[in-house]
Amino acid sequence: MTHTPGIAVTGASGRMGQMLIRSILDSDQAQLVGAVERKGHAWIGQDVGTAMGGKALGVTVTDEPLEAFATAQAIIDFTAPEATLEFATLAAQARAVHVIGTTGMSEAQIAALKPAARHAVIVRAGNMSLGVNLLTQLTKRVAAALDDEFDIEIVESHHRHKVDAPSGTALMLGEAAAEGRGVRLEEVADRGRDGITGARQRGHIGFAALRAGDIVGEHDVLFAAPGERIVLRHVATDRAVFARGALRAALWGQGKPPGEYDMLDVLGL
Ligand SMILES: NC(=O)C1=CN([C@@H]2O[C@H](COP(=O)(O)OP(=O)(O)OC[C@H]3O[C@@H](n4cnc5c(N)ncnc54)[C@H](OP(=O)(O)O)[C@@H]3O)[C@@H](O)[C@H]2O)C=CC1
Ligand SMILES: O=C(O)C1=N[C@H](C(=O)O)C[C@H](O)C1
Repeated sequence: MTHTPGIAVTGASGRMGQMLIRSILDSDQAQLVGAVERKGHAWIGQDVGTAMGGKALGVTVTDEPLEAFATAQAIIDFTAPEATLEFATLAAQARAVHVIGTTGMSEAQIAALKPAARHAVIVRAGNMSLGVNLLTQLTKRVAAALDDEFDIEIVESHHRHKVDAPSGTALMLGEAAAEGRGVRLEEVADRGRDGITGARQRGHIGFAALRAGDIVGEHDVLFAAPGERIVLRHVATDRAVFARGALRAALWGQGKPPGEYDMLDVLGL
């Protein structure tokens, strides 16, 4: 008999929460065992399937995360930084794999995940799609091949509801470019230009963010020198690519030693 891991989804009513639940229901390798929302949310106490406008799934939305995590082998969490820190402690208590898609975490918040990672597997990535993770590797290679005569700029576009900038993906791409160049991103990042900024500094990596309409997620890595330009581009047209990656991470993490991992580990890139 094969064991099908049980998965709890936090932020169940969110754009990604609902997409994750659909992906789990479509999969024969995992089952939905929990759905979490914050206290006071209109979905608390309802069956998550009916709350989503479909048939009942036998999973009641709860505001008690530990209750939902107790029967889960993995937690998939696309919420907000403070919530993710709380869920990391509880997922570790439940010894469940914690897949973190939440972006906008500060360095201090990322460091605060360490105690939880001593007891359980954490897989965290600013983008869970295969395409973007491959793009990070391409970015690193191109950055390593070109000198700083080529200016590197990362341009990202997202829907009007997104609350953090630069996007988690843009930061992953920036880290990859910096690594390829052999520099530290924090020393060369230009994260916002406005007013009389002065000329562009050689060797810097620039970020620009657009927020408009219902754009799912688009990222360009631009390498520009006098006379020529290379543009590496990823366009997500369906949030299902992130959900599929997160589910793959939840399954991959089963039986792995406690620690912090990313999607490059999961995908073997
Ligand atoms: N890594 C990746 O591949 C991807 C990452 N993301 C990231 O995922 C996150 C969520 O994105 P998205 O789904 O679009 O955002 P939404 O705002 O649609 O969803 C977030 C959900 O989390 C809930 N939430 C927030 N705080 C808590 C809490 N304390 N307890 C329980 N639930 C909570 C929100 O509830 P409420 O509405 O009540 O606030 C909401 O339902 C963002 O950080 C985004 O950048 C998105 C796509 C891909
Ligand atoms: O908020 C989003 O929507 C997305 N967030 C992630 C990010 O910050 O890069 C991934 C994806 O681009 C969609």
